[in-house]
Amino acid sequence: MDDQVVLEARGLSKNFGALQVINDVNLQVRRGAIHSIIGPNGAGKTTLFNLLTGFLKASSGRVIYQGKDITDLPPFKVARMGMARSFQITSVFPELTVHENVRVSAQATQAHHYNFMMNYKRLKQAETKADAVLASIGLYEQRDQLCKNLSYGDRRVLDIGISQATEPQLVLLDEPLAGLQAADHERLVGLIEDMAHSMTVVLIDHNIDIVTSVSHVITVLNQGQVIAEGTPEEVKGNPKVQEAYLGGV
Ligand SMILES: Nc1ncnc2c1ncn2[C@@H]1O[C@H](COP(=O)(O)OP(=O)(O)OP(=O)(O)O)[C@@H](O)[C@H]1O
Repeated sequence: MDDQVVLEARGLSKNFGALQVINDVNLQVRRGAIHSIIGPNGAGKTTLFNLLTGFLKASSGRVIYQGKDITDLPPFKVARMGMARSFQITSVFPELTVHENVRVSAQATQAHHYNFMMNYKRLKQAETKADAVLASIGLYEQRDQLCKNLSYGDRRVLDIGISQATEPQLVLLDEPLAGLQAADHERLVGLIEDMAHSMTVVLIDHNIDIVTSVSHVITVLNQGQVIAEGTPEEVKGNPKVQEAYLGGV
């Protein structure tokens, strides 16, 4: 297998009863890319993310990550293999501080040993990691604030920090810009571009201008099928894509 392919879907399908939501999807995500998945509402983007990360069981087909078949693994095992995920809905704990939210995430990837000294050392490592992540995402100043008091834009940035704290090799971001003011877009896009220096990024977003400006590769889903794939220019100029977006189907 091509070791530049970090994540692959092979003939992936999912149906809910009679409704076929993902239909024979083949996808190859290359190491270090920002690879976006776009498509009209209900195209199956989030379902595809759920299949890739073990949150849903495929009806048929396989998911291969770093050369290993992860199709039947539960999400926590997929996460331990270095695949992180953010959700459409912000996933911070509102009653914890900014620092605590990131630290909990950093701790979640550590092995557990019931040894007091070891636990103390690991806690310190997680604290240091959390502070480094907060500095890199520009939230260090808000370190001790309760998350419920953060602005919505800061919460979305923190979501990304939470996924970074696990030191993933691949991160899947589901609509990280959803609900953000235009003023916060630039901040998030900068973060996504920074992330891509050290990991592979798979992105779902509805903001076509932003997706086309940050992505190396775009896959277009419509009614559960891949209808186009290529560079932003290739995809933009594809008549099938224009038709899907203009409601021609
Ligand atoms: N658990 C489920 N049971 C039944 N149908 C589902 C389930 N989850 C999703 N669907 C259906 O699958 C289709 C695809 O949904 P999905 O959320 O994956 O699309 P999407 O492309 O992410 O949409 P959006 O852009 O609106 O977020 C929709 O018709 C949805 O109603």
